[in-house]
Amino acid sequence: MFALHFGAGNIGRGFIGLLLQQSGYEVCFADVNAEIVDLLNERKEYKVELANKEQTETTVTNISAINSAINSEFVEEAIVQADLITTAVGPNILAIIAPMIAKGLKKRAAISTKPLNIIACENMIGGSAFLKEKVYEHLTGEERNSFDSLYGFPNSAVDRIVPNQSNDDKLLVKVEPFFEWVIEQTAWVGEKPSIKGATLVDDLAPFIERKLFTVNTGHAAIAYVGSVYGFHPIAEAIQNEQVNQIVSGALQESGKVLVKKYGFSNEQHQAYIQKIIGRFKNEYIIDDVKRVGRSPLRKLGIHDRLFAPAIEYFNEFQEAPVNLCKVIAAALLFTSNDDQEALELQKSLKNDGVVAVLTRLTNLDPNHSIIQTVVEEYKQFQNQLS
Ligand SMILES: NC(=O)c1ccc[n+]([C@@H]2O[C@H](COP(=O)([O-])OP(=O)(O)OC[C@H]3O[C@@H](n4cnc5c(N)ncnc54)[C@H](O)[C@@H]3O)[C@@H](O)[C@H]2O)c1
Ligand SMILES: O=P(O)(O)OC[C@@H](O)[C@@H](O)[C@H](O)[C@H](O)CO
Repeated sequence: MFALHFGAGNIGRGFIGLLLQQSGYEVCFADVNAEIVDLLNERKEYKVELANKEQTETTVTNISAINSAINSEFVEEAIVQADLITTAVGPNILAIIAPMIAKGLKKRAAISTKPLNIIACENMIGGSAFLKEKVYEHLTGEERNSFDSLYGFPNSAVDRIVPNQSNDDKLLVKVEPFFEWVIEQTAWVGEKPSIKGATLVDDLAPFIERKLFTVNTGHAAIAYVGSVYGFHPIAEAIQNEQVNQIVSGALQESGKVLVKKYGFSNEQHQAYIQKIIGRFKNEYIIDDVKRVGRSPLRKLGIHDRLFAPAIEYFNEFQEAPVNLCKVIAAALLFTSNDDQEALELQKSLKNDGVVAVLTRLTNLDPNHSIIQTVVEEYKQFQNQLS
């Protein structure tokens, strides 16, 4: 079996590539990072190390890579051959790889009727459906009709903390021991997959929302509030009493929404929260607030980890969730010189002011209690910083 995976970064090598290889796939990575691509082709293997006391090491073998920036025709050929395609490139990159995927699928459809599934393993709701939309923009009406039965785009939820790496071995990835990969089987075409460690479900919504609005809401809360308090490592920030209080409060608020919406038992959800806070405290993971807080405009989107649970909380309980509002306020103060979105956000705040930025992001009325609360908390954080 042959799998093509877009994105040989942290989650690509440290999670998806590893699981696919352990499930019997020969994995080929497509990436624009020439150094990583060359090293993968040179060694044909890389190591994954668990961030725990034992530092258990696994070698992922039988791999190859394509530099998709210069060899798009090789990627198209790999799409023709593939038994599975996965991505972990970041939500903003899906539209960029879509034309290449469309071209590959056209070539494939011309010579084969073998079904194929394409799974976006990104932190977003409906990632594969979004990729499908972007791929379909490059097809004719006739192609769209015939591709519907040939190619599946099952949504998925992926969970494993993989920080940025700074190892001497450029291919080595250190990952947390925990992992979860949930795939929506109703959108699958052809024979169901057997991916070791992955769970197939009919309805992904409870899984992706629980993950995004707990793991990623909590993580973002540590990154943004931790930054305001001057912390860098995530594991240090969460140990701070004030940071911890806001993070825990935000998770109680998003938790109230999730429990109500999906009928999880409160006890079960509290255990889920505690487990996640334990994962954030893992002292063997060196993760930075700049990575976890990256792309603040994406994270401040209305379907993402901060505003989505905050708005749902307001709609359900008719009051603004104070802790989520504090986290959003802290996100507005996030600065990172290497992060285009952080620079853009700071520029908009300077030029247009906080209320205009918030209403643009959410379409909420400037007098909405969420906007008012965020503005109040934003001013308080600003005073604290000055
Ligand atoms: N790291 C984690 O803890 C984690 C966990 C779960 C999900 N995710 C999700 O996985 C995705 C990737 O995150 P990551 O942490 O691995 O990021 P990363 O930056 O380590 O990896 C992204 C990779 O994509 C490559 N890339 C960029 N543009 C490309 C293009 N046009 N074509 C092919 N490759 C391209 C980059 O060179 C890089 O190697 C994101 O959506 C993220 O939210 C990350
Ligand atoms: O990848 P992002 O930018 O959406 O979010 C940053 C982190 O919260 C994220 O990568 C987590 O480490 C991951 O989602 C854990 O499963």
